[in-house]
Amino acid sequence: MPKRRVHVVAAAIYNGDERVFLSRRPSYVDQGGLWEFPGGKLHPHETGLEALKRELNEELGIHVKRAQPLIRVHHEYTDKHILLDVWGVRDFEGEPYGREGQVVRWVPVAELGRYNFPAANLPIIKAVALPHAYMITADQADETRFETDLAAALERHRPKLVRLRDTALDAEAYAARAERAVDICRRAGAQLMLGHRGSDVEAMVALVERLDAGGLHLGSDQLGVLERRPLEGSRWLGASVHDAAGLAQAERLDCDFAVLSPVRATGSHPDAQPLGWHGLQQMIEHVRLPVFALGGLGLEDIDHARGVGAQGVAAISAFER
Ligand SMILES: Nc1nc2c([nH]c(=O)n2[C@H]2C[C@H](O)[C@@H](COP(=O)(O)OP(=O)(O)OP(=O)(O)O)O2)c(=O)[nH]1
Ligand SMILES: [Mg+2]
Repeated sequence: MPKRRVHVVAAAIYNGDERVFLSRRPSYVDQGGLWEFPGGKLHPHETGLEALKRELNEELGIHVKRAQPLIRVHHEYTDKHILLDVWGVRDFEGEPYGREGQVVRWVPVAELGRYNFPAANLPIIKAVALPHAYMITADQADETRFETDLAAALERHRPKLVRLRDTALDAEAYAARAERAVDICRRAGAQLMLGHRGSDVEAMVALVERLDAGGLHLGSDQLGVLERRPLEGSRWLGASVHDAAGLAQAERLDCDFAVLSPVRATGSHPDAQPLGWHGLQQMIEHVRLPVFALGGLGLEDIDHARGVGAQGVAAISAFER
C-alpha cells in the first residue's frame, strides 16, 4: 500500500531574533511527548498560509498578520510521507499560550539543540538557528595582523558565523591558523567554518572534528565532485555556488546553506557577471535551502536580501569597516 502523504504547516514564531515558541505534543498523539513548531495539517481546499493562520489561532490564540516561507522538509516516517512547510512568523497579534492545554515555552534559539523533536525537524532547527550575516575573513598574510583584525571584526559586528577563507596558505599553515581562529571565534560567541581548496575534503572534515569547529564550507569545485554529504548532521555544511546547477547540487548533498554570488559587481571578481537582486530572487525562488547573498553587499543590505527570499548577506569587506 502506498504511504499516506501528509502536508503539514508549522511556524517558527520569533520574539526578536533570540527566541522561538515551541509546543510539546501531548503524550497520547503521534510523536507524543516531543517538542514541535506549532502547526498542523491542511484542511481540504486550504492554502498553506490559510492553514497556518487557522492552526496558530486554534493552538496558540494568536492572529498572524504576516508570515515568510522558511523551509520545506520532506520526510519519510514508517507510516507516512510528510511535507513540513515551515513559515517564519514575526508579525502577529496576541500573546501565544497553550490554548489546547499543551505545554509551551519561549526557547532561546541557541538552546534548540537541547530539545527533543520529531526526526523530520533537524533541517528546520538548523534553518532557525542560522544567522542572517555570514562573515568571510579577508586575505592577510601576516598572522598577528590576521588575528587582531578577526578579533576586532568580531567585537564590532558580533557575527555568529564566520568562514575562514583559504588564502595563499598551504594546508599546514591553514590548519595552524584555523586552530587559533576557532578559539578566537569561540570566545566571541561565534562558530567558525573551515574549508581549504588545496586540501581534500576528508582532511578538512577531520580538521573540523579535531578542532570542534562549527562546520565545513565547500568551494564550488569541491561541491561539484561530491556524491554525498561528507559531514555529520550536527555541524554546518555550507557551499559556494554561482548558478542554478550549484544550488541544485547543494540541495542534493544536504547542505545546510549555500552562498550565491556575485549579486553586485565586486573588485575581487571584476569579470564575473553580477546576478542583481532580481536574478538572485529568481534563482532561489524554488530552492528549499537557505541562501546567503554575496558580492558587493554590506550589513545594511540584510533586510533587502531577506525580503527577496535570501537568508541574509555574506561579506568580506563589510566586516572590515
Ligand atoms: N506541527 C508540527 N508537526 C510536526 C513537526 N514535526 C513533525 O514531524 N510533525 C508531524 C507530526 C504529525 O504527524 C504531523 C502534524 O500533525 P498534527 O497532529 O499536529 O496535526 P493537527 O494539528 O492538524 O492535528 P489533528 O487535527 O490532526 O489532531 O506532523 C513540527 O515541528 N510541528
Ligand atoms: Mg498540531
